[in-house]
Amino acid sequence: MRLTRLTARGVRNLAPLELLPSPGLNLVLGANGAGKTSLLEAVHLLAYGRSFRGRVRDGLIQTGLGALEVFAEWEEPHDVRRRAGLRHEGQAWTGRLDGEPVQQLGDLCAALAAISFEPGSHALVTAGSEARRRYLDWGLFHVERDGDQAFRLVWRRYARALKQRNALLKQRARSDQLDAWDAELVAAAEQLDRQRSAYVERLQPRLAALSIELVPQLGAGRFEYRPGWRRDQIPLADALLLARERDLATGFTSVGPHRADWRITHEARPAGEALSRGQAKLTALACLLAQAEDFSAQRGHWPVFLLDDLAAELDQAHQQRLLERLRQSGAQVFVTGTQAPAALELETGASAVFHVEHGRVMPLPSPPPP
Ligand SMILES: Nc1ncnc2c1ncn2[C@@H]1O[C@H](COP(=O)(O)OP(=O)(O)OP(=O)(O)O)[C@@H](O)[C@H]1O
Repeated sequence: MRLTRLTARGVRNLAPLELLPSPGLNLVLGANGAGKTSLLEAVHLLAYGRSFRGRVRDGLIQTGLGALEVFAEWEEPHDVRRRAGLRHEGQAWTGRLDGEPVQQLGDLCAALAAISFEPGSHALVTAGSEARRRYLDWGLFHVERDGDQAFRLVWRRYARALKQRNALLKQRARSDQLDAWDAELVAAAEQLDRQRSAYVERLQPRLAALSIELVPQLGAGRFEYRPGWRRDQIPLADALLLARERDLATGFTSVGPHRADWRITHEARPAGEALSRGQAKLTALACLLAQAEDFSAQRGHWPVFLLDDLAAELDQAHQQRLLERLRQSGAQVFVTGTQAPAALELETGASAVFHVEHGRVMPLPSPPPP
């Protein structure tokens, strides 16, 4: 998947922009505060419906403007050309995919596959569980083939049942009403959980190999998946019944796939020993690359990679290894930095360079081939 055109207006400090990226490595350079990360955020927004720097209402829309708009065109194998646009105004968003309005933001996000590695990425393995659930669901949303929307449908069915159950809990509804929604919740939950479990198992060998390569001192990494209830001891229907009194008191469903989580264990890391920040970063990178490899195995092409401030995130050897791997994969990559990462001099170099200054993004003449 390769972006061929990106336009954005109203994103942080960026002046209205039109970018024609290269299919290979795009280097985005500029001083601190110039707007480099904002450029990646614009792509990320289209691919995830959210920013990697918090909620849209926390400052993604340019001060003084009421709305932002991002539009992208991209190519997929077999000459498939697609386009998507997103507009955020106040609390509301509208989206278009291939010229048609979309009803669900998720449909838009499932179309464009981008993976971001940025200064906050270590949170995937160190912070709260929401990001880890989103990670699993990203994989499942994106490997659905056209015409097979099973995961999206199951996910929506579960989300709807959960919302209904929580509303009933808050009203302290009758048991028979809760019973009906428990049954609906369980039916969707079991499918959701089965798909997440299978996805994690499919990623295991890739994660093991990537973690040995990226953080050899820790040994092979392994996902330990937690479904959101003690599934090995009790069916979800019983867990919901057991939790009902507590849930009625809090007005919130305390067990189920919306509480799912995973963590990474490493062969050579004693249980309970925390990861350093650098190790957490590399472990998160191993997870993201495992996901990208799986995407490519299922879909036949790589997601777009957004690498924010790469030189500050990884040492030179890791930068070089990552860039070389992505180059070999044929992935389209965007790398930001105040200057070109040192690793690039040893590597094949960028295929396009953009300079960002006070929110203006300008292409620079292509560097000579190495
Ligand atoms: N809502 C907004 N409206 C206008 N400007 C904003 C808004 N939010 C942030 N900015 C400004 O946008 C600029 C761009 O920030 P961004 O993080 O994209 O820069 P950067 O080039 O990645 O910088 P660094 O190298 O320091 O990471 C900052 O100067 C910031 O103050």
